[in-house]
Amino acid sequence: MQQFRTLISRRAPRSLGRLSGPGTAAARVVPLYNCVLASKTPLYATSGCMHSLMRSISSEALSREPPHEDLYNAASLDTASAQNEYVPVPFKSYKNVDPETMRAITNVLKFETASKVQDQIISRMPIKGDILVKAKTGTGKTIAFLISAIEAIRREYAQSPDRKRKGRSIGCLIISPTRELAKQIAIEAEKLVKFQGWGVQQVVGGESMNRQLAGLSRMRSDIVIGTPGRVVDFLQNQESFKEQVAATKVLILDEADMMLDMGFRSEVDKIIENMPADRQSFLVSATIDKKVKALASKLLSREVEEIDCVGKDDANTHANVKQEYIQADFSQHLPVMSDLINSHIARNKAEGRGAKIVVFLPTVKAADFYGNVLRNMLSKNAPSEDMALNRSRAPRFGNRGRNTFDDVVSLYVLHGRLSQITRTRRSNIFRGFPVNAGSTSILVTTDVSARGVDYPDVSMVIQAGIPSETPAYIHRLGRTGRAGKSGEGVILLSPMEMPFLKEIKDVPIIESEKYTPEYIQKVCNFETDSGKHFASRWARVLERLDPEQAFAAYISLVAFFAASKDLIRNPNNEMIIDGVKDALKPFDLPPPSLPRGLQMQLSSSSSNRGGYGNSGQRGNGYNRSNNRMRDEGYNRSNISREGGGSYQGSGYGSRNGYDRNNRNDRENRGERQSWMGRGSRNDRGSRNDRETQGGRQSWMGRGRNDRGGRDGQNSGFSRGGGGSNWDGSRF
Ligand SMILES: Nc1ncnc2c1ncn2[C@@H]1O[C@H](COP(=O)(O)OP(=O)(O)OP(=O)(O)O)[C@@H](O)[C@H]1O
Repeated sequence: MQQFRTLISRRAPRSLGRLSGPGTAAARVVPLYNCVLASKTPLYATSGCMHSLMRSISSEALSREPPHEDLYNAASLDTASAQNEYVPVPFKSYKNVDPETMRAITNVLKFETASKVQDQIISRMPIKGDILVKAKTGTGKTIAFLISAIEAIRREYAQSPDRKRKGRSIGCLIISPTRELAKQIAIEAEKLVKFQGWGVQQVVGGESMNRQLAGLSRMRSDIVIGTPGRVVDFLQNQESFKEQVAATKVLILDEADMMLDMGFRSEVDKIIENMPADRQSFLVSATIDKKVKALASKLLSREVEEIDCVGKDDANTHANVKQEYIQADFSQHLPVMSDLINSHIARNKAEGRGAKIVVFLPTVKAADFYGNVLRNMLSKNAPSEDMALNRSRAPRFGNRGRNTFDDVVSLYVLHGRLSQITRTRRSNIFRGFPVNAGSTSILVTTDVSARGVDYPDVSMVIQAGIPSETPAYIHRLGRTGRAGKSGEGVILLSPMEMPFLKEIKDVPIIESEKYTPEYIQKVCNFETDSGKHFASRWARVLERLDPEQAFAAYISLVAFFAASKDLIRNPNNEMIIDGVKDALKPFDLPPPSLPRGLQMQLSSSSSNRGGYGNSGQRGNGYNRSNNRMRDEGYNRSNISREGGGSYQGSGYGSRNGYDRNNRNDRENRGERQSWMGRGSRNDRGSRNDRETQGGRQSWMGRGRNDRGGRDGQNSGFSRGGGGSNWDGSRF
């Protein structure tokens, strides 16, 4: 890897404020490509942000302003890969950025130095061809592509001044996969064009079409940010918009791979068809996979330049974000999550900081359900969502000094099935939530929040289960450790999901030392330090439990795994059902009947029997006794379960083994209250287990869940409506 050299003094950072701000002394450094900063210690990892890194740069060095080439040889470097993203190039040193844009960068955004991706793009301006940009999460890609787009639009306007007129044309069209991201880009764009006097319009789903159309026809539309569905809707139904797009010369597809994963391929194709051939196109993401390259070959028809700021030998995640995985059964996910959150709050509090946590769930229904349960577990008075939202506007957060269970915990659920008003409101509140000691804010969400969304100061990301696609692991994790800050990332994997570790073998993830099977068992039995608090709150959770919501979450998980087999080495359908079946065990609820549509989906793909379906998986997986993933895979033989039961000898495919363990668990636990159920009620669960054991029929036939209707399709979770109502939505 080519290394460039910087002049850096080791002065202690004075401020822990923004990434860069007024008065910052920045070195004159012009590194290109894979630049590495000089520092024995990872400066921003300890100080907490890039701003402090900037402040550590000698003002003497700045005043000398040596030419770029000299800087390459000016000092010796250490490899501190995490710092690579924050190459301190003062914005003012770029002569190819328009003065009005520069004014916005320094006065409105108050950025002084460019990140690596920004440096890469600005250094190439004016960019004439198409580009494919890959850079790590949270490193300022949005500003990078906006600056370049603004320059392209300016050149365009210089040639045809008429194009600037209101309602006439669109300077640049930016497509984003989600509404939250579109809005965020719009906010950044408005700041950047403040002194140009330009207009930024949104063509985003879930909001008034008339207002958006009025904006497009009556105001300037120099930058238009849209989501694929609404843009295509306008293209098909609004002739004036179609004409505007037909003359738009700059197209940016942000998070292109997510757009494809969300099924927007045909929308993207339609948008491209409606744009002129001589447009300039940008494809931007932190991960560029084969699908995106295929799209790129169609989209980027002209001269294409690939800007890869990650580098072949570098992990795609940040070194300043610690990554761990925990193996836990579905039945243990909630206790483990609560314990993880509680420990994180306590740790941050000891350091005088609050906690801001994002919890990812695989489906919308699971996010709703887990969000409710976690709210009851973690909030002292478990306010409703709206009470929590109102309270979060109050000036004071938290009760400093008390134990974490007395802290204010505000928890919001966010996914694509909420109304746009609610989505925007919750997302704005979470974004603005201050990270004061004693205050905790938690966002329980789906992969709708995995990409691009910038929530400042997120201190921890918990992934409760695998994501909807492999790259989403990196994007989810990327909600923390942004802009040079540090963070923590934990993924909970059920045994069935463990093969996912092979999908992410290039990231530096280790097995958690703390959450051993024994410790997890203690957590589940309320035997940890915080156990007594959990015990009393767990009673509240059970009291307030909405079984319909629980069943819907369960069914959505089955549907999710049925659709995501390829990420976990293709378990067969029985394995999926078996793998998820314990999810409702802590609530004393048996697995519900699966809706007919889902059953049909499962049976139609039942020929797909991967290696996981066979017993005798040991030796093919990951060895938990080792703290590292091993290529050979996963050895379950040394996992002990509660009551001395063990998976040993049962092979993953064996229902018998599983149920035997369940019975043992029950006997050993007796009436003791724990996450895993309570005495007699538990027996109901066991009956269900037996039914399940007896054959697939029990999943489809009458169970406790048929009370909602005759039709197994709707039973258990669709009270009123007919037709197929199962919902495995991932976003
Ligand atoms: N040069 C800069 N100086 C200071 N802060 C910056 C700079 N560039 C971007 N930021 C800030 O860093 C944060 C992350 O930026 P941004 O959201 O553009 O990252 P990204 O690379 O697009 O991330 P993702 O891959 O998650 O989409 C934002 O809060 C942004 O305002």
